Amino acid sequence: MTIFQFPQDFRWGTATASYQIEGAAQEGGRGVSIWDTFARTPGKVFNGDNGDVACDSYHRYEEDIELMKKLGINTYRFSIAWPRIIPDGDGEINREGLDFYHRFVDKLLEAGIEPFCTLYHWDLPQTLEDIGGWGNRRTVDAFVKYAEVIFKEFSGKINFWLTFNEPWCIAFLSNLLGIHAPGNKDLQTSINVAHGLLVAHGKAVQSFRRLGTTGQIGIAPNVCWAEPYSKSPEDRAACDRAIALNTDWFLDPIYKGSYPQFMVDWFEKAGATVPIQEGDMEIISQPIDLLGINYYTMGINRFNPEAGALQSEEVDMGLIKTDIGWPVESRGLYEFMHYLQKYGNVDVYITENGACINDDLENGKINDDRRIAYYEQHLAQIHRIINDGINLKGYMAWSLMDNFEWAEGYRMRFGLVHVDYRSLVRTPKESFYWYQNVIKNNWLETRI
Ligand SMILES: N=NNCCOCCOc1ccc(-c2cn(C[C@@H]3NC[C@@H](O)[C@H]3O)nn2)cc1
Repeated sequence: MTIFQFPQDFRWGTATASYQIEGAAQEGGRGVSIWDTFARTPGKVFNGDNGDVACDSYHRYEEDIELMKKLGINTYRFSIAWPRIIPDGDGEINREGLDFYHRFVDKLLEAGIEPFCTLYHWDLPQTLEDIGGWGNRRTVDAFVKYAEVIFKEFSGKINFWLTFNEPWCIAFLSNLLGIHAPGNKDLQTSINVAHGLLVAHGKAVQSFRRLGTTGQIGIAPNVCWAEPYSKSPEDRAACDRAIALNTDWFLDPIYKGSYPQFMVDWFEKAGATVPIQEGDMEIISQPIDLLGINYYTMGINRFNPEAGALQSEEVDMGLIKTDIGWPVESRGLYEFMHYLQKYGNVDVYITENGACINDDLENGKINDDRRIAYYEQHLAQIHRIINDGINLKGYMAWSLMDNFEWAEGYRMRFGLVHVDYRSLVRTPKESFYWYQNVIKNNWLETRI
């Protein structure tokens, strides 16, 4: 057995997102989001599931906060639904929406839990998608207006901010692969979306500073760590492209003020260019205070000219997989965090990490040992990373509770707490109690 002691000020938390847990989709003045539309489009979401009810956290947030208190977390990452704040995306402010989040945040603070707020976790107002979404500068300006409303309302209550969750998913999963909303399948569109959200990020950071908003602000890319299947230069390059599209494509503009040239060249060969306007890169590269990193798995990749826009293919190496099919391999988190050092030893929070394990209730318990094993491996890597002197400041497990897992609907379960979607009864899993113990001790006790 090994004991891994964490720093005294290390933040322990969990994460969720508005569309995935709130429900009340037609309540409180909320407007329609692209996920309401996408989920109602036949064939897009498993079983035709949607976020109309979800976990009903809009009405049950006090119960959820009681669970957080029981778990012992000191930090809770959530997202604000833009369609609750400005229902048509760019018009009147909905006071009822702001009041909901004030009640929620006040309850969190009362419980001694630090709110960690994501401004955009994929629920774009449909009216803005109707005019071209993030590829239209009007959407960029509407986001800044929305962000400024939130900064003014919650400065002093919220001190940890993220502009965007998983920009690769927003741009490429949703507009090149078409797997998430709005479901476009076009390379130029996806590059326009990526650039638009980066400009929106930079402008929001400028507003954050100008308004003197309390706290720190950053962005949360998701990681695609990949190692080459062979020693061939082609396989190495295929991995570089896969990693770069999730990370460098967004963090080079933010930290260096320019896109990674090898990727710009790669896309130009495919006939796609970045729609940079005068001053964009200066706006995008506003200094930020922190990075959120979302890590789930890693791949062994090889070159395949038939394998999509990146010509990079993941090889199934027969590793143990979670129930969503992702290999369990915590090594990629350690390797990636060292890769990230090229941007400097910036403050990093793991804003998502977790396992899709679809165990169900058995005699009133959920014995999700596989999820415990996943967390054990990944927290051991977290300790290695901190031990190497990297500024990893906190960890948020994805997710507090089972919720709407996008195109997979409700069949895929990432929660530490089981949700019965008929009764909405919450039941802490064995992993909840395991994580509770890690938090209480502020150390990890491995079984090996
Ligand atoms: N990478 N290359 N893929 C090539 C082809 O992939 C096909 C499928 O792709 C993906 C990739 C990534 C995801 C994903 C899901 N989550 C979990 C959510 N994170 C934010 C939070 O809301 C969680 O629900 N994180 N990532 C889904 C599908």
